[in-house]
Amino acid sequence: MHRYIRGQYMDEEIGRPRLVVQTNSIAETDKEMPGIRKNEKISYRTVGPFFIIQLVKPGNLNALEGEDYIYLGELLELADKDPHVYFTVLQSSGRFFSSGADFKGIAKAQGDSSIEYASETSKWLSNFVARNVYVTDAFIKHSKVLICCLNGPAIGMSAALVALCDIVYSMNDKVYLLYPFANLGLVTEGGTTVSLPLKFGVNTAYEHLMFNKPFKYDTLCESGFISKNFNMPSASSEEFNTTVLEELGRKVEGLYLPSCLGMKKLLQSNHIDSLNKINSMEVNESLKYWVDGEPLRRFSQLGSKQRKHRL
Ligand SMILES: CCC/C=C/C(=O)SCCNC(=O)CCNC(=O)[C@H](O)C(C)(C)COP(=O)([O-])OP(=O)([O-])OC[C@H]1O[C@@H](n2cnc3c(N)ncnc32)[C@H](O)[C@@H]1OP(=O)([O-])[O-]
Repeated sequence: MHRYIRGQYMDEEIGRPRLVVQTNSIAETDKEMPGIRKNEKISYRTVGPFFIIQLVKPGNLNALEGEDYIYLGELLELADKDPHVYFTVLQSSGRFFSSGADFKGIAKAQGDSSIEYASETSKWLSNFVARNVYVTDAFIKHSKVLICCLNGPAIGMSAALVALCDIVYSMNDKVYLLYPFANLGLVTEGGTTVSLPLKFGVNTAYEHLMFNKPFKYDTLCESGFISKNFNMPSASSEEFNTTVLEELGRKVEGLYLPSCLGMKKLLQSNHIDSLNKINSMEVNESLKYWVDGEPLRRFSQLGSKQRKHRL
């Protein structure tokens, strides 16, 4: 059990502070977590009650392959199991939070002749359905408070995961979320069939999904999707991440942190059933599109810059 007393996180199990936390800077431990592999695109660490997951591949705008999404799910499980963790914080790097599914990874899954699948259905069950359903489920059922630090835009599956977070902070007013399913021959995924109408209203969700229109900063603010804009237009993403973490450190001072988890559980109970149901419906609906091949054709056009999203 973790309690914040006189500027220190007291670990009640060991009867002394586990980390020293000062008001303006947070001491860090790079805790070695057993049983989890490393991933060059995603790092993680714990800082006091915060489990921090960071996307660290700004070169391709933090696009993620299927295995990376699985890794995100595994990290969430790790945070879930750690009794010292109360908040799971998602951070990124560079100018985008994440540009979504990596089109090179999708081409790889299609072209991989080392695995023989019994059918196209079997191939996409493995390369799409199982992965998507797993990571979405990990976000839906996560027991710690999920905080997303949006340093820039998020697209596709990554933007779907952002919409499953409990608190979203933005670095500036240039952030947007794009769910380009109609442009890619896909349907809603990652729980967006429920999360977007819930957070933006049904008709606004329709307008943006049907016409492949980004949710820009104004809409994100008006709807209350963004809890706070840190308004750091000329800062780096690292400066933004540090500032958010310092502010979070101050915000949790004096709180009885198990109350936060109790409230998360109650708030989560409002929508968890519909999210669980839609997670399965979404991937089953999407499967026919993958088997038919339209998403592949369109992802390949995206990769060769023959297709663009309207932003
Ligand atoms: C899980 C299955 C279901 C999937 C659901 C989804 O997530 S659907 C959503 C799927 N996602 C999308 O539909 C988004 C696709 N991306 C875009 O539409 C545009 O890149 C942009 C609007 C994000 C930024 O435009 P901009 O003019 O500001 O920048 P730029 O274009 O010059 O990019 C800079 C570099 O990053 C690279 N790179 C970027 N994204 C990806 C990617 N996803 N993959 C790989 N690489 C990517 C890009 O190739 C370039 O590398 P290069 O050539 O320098 O070696």
